[in-house]
Amino acid sequence: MDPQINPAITATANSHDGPIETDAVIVGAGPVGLFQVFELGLLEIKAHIIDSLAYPGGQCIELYPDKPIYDIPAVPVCTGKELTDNLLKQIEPFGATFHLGQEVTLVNKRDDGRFDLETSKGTRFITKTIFIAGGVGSFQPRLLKVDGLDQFDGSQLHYRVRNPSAFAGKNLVIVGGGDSALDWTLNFVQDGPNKAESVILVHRRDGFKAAPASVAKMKELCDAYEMQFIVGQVTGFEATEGQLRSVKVTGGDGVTRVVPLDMLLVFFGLSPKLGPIAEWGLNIERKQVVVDTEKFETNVPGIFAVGDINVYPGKKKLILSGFHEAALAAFGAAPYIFPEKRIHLQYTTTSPKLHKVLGVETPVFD
Ligand SMILES: Cc1cc2nc3c(=O)[nH]c(=O)nc-3n(C[C@H](O)[C@H](O)[C@H](O)COP(=O)(O)OP(=O)(O)OC[C@H]3O[C@@H](n4cnc5c(N)ncnc54)[C@H](O)[C@@H]3O)c2cc1C
Repeated sequence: MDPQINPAITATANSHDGPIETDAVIVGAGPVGLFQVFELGLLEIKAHIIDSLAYPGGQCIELYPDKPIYDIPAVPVCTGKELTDNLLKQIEPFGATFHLGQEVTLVNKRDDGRFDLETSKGTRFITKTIFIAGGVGSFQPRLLKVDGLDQFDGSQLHYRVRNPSAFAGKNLVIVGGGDSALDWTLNFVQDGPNKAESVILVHRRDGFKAAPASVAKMKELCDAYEMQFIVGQVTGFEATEGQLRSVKVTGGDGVTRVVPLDMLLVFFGLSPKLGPIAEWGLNIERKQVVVDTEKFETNVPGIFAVGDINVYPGKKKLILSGFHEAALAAFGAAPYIFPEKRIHLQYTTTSPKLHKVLGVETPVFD
């Protein structure tokens, strides 16, 4: 997504002479970081938002731009891209400043209670509050570890699907058992513009992490001989004239089969690397940031963590959970920004000032 053509992205600052002084910095422009802009905006708090990717949307854009999402309230269905576009439209009135293509590397507490924050491109901030919406962290796919196979990375070996039509009419081997593996398997098997010549799904066991409905559909297609599923692991490959011709798949019984292919797609998920966030003095549990369930604040007062990056009892990794957390984190942060002012939960939606920002009439209720 080009920031130049998206009106919601008001500026993309990559470097700055001195530190930018602000009330709020959001680390991560995934769906939850974007909605954090909205919730802060309702409280008249302007935010700077930083992402290591060159575009907003997080997993929704990076991993599944075309996959349907069914569990956003009042939106029966939308794709990852549509959700991102709508969030950008929704936050447009609040004029957040985007700093894309740069990772937040350093966070230090200052003597005056604020934070120094620095990015990989040298952009510096002094901020009263920080909202970590870093999701699963850096987007490094887990690799298929077979000696020599990496020479085909980007040509015949793919860990992401950027252009589905490139796989149409090809013989595909898809490896993995999660949502990405199953979603793409169904996409390439079923009739449509991306239909492949043949699809073989390889997974190390007969149980799947993917949605049960997708697994049931995949088994139905196997029964109809429209695709094949093999239980096993890729243990080797054959190549001639610089082309990957087949993979060797070893089953639980120790038998190795040679499976011919044009393209190999591997979906082992992302390595959950917190990266620099792990170094900021926050309580971390199982590579996630520990927060309370009232304000979603970390052990460092003034630093909040929302969305997939946090952990608390009963946590569900859903976009919806992150939206809820962003709303409460904004209210939790307000006292750091307006120590004199009491913020009421009702304050935001009835404020004529807010209606002015949104460009709507203040409603009159009888
Ligand atoms: C295949 C798939 C299908 C899914 N389907 C659904 C669904 O149907 N419904 C649903 O509710 N959920 C679904 N999810 C889960 C959903 O996508 C996540 O819950 C959601 O993306 C979390 O949003 P987030 O903003 O917390 O994190 P993310 O979307 O992960 O975004 C985090 C952002 O932070 C950035 N970042 C990380 N560290 C730094 C740093 N140090 N500096 C700067 N930037 C940083 C990353 O680049 C990223 O852009 C699905 C997930 C997958 C993988």
